Amino acid sequence: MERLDDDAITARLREIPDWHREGDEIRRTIVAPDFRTAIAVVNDIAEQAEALNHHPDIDIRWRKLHLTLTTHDAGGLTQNDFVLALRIDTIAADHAAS
Ligand SMILES: C[C@H](O)[C@H](O)[C@H]1CNC2=NC(N)=NC(=O)C2=N1
Repeated sequence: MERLDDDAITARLREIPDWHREGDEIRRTIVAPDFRTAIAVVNDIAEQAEALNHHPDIDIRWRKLHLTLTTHDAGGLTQNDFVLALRIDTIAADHAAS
């Protein structure tokens, strides 16, 4: 999987406004109504991560999830990061998490 250049990254970020770029990573926070829902979100993310063979870093803090995406094998951002980011946004919406 090829690393994306800055223009491609900027263009793709417009599709996922809840995410922001930090160097070779994109990040977002999800706030769930409660801890159990946060864990349900994590489990749903795990399912999609396995399906894509692409895995986020997840920092679980009570009902806040801090998510980081990058493509370790490519040493930067690739299309896989944006595919998974979109699926994560859908999962957050499904759980009425913001
Ligand atoms: C061997 C396996 O395909 C790789 O290690 C996969 C697994 N999940 C991954 N997840 C992420 N975020 N980046 C990778 O480069 C990656 N590579």
